[in-house]
Amino acid sequence: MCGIVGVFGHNPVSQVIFDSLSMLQHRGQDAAGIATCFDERFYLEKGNGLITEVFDAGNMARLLGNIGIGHVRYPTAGCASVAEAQPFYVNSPYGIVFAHNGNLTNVADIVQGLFETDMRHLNTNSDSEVMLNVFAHAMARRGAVKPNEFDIFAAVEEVHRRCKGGYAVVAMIAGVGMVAFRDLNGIRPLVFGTRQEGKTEYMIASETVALQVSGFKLEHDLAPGEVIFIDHNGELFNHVSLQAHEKAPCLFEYVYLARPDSTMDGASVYQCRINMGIKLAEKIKREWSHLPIDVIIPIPSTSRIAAQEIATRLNIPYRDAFVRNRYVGRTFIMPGQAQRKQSIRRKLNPIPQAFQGKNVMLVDDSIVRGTTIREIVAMTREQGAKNVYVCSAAPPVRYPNVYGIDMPARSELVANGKTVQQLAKDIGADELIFQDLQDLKDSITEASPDLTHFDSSVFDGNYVTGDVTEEYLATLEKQRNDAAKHTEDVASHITRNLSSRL
Ligand SMILES: O=P(O)(O)OC[C@H]1O[C@H](OP(=O)(O)OP(=O)(O)O)[C@H](O)[C@@H]1O
Ligand SMILES: NC(=O)CC[C@H](N)C(=O)O
Ligand SMILES: [Mg+2]
Repeated sequence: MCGIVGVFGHNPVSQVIFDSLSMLQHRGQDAAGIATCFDERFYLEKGNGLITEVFDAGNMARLLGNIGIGHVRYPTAGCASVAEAQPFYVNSPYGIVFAHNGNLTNVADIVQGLFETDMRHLNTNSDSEVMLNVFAHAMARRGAVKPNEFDIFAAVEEVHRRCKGGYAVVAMIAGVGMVAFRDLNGIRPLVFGTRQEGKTEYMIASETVALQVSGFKLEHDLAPGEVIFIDHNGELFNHVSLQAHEKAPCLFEYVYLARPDSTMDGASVYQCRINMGIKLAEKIKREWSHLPIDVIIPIPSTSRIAAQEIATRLNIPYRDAFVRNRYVGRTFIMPGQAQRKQSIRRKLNPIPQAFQGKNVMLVDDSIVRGTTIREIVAMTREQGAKNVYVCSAAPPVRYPNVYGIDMPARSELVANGKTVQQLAKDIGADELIFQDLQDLKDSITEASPDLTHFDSSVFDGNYVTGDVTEEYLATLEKQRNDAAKHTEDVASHITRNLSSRL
């Protein structure tokens, strides 16, 4: 769940892209990059860190041009080396820069063909670099000196044929224009907006908040398999792939990933989270009527909206009793378990009075590795709570994600193989309750009635692309469990040094 943005403007765009990336920072904290195009030359700045660490007045001034793309990264493939920061660049054909949110599930099958048949070079283990090369090869095969919309659409059709998984992409082709497309199931989000600055300017981004900050108006969410092409004159073309399936966006975007002030595929994320609160409150009334709950306390930040609604529905006081340190980022998307665990106490600090002698109900949006909830339950007890009840606005996460959220190892998911009672014991709670999956889906459908299909794989193991095998999941778990990632990151120091010379 990286954040991506592309802007086709009529004035310099680097600041607009930076502003949009600042609204998408919650989607990736590890690396950031911007590429612009001026006079058929690309200008690229990228590095590890938050956008405020990567960009300064000096390098922003070097990003010339009225068209550009940007990326904030949360790795789901390869390693955390700066060599895998995006946008990626290839110089042939034309010169293409590429930014990707998502994850491919058939990289191993594609790579061999890329080397042996397409004779393309890969310099990293990033799946995004693989997809860029598939796109570049497809463009080269068209053989057009000045490609038009039909060449672009045909090349993206080939990407859709070869690349399986979840993806949203923005790319720029030097002297040709900007291209954006979404995977065939619409798993990862992508929106398209316009603004009038004398002439029409265009933005494509992961979330509507990125449009809003610079005054762009949402035109539409890209459909599954849709490609948008804006040529160098600013003429707009679009096409929906004949291979496209019914839209099935990732449920976890609504639970945690997206900002609440975004609208995704017609559903206000804020309204979805309120609906989750309403439905969970109903379940609590049905199943926990005997519990003497004194106070409802959210685990900041994402759970707040659902928690407030639960408190209102149950008529129990709501207290913001964990103070969030605003200088610590999201912990779930931090790269290693040690770092995630360490950050929780720095990030969330309790106000003792709110807990002493109380029967406390804690609310989180989701429980994934259990890092947060374990620590928070322990802190709640340390503050002298009488009983600790825990509720989660999402069902238990029991299956790995393969479409762009870094939860690749089943063994690292705290709910894996446990009943709710076992899990309650494991996290130290007196009672534990989860949202039902159907209620979660209904929470989104009620906010946008056309949305009835979802990728719910992390909750039920049904992978919407239909091609995810047990064998693939076993290989993924071996390659990307926390220990394996750590080893790869250490090894990548070599790449890091090399990349600073490239
Ligand atoms: O079970 P875990 O593996 O700990 O993951 C789940 C937790 O991680 C997320 O919080 P995070 O701190 O990332 O972001 P937030 O501030 O948006 O809630 C999420 O909101 C849960 O609190
Ligand atoms: N979270 C994402 O969207 C990651 C994009 C890509 N797979 C990477 O690892 O860079
Ligand atoms: Mg949280």
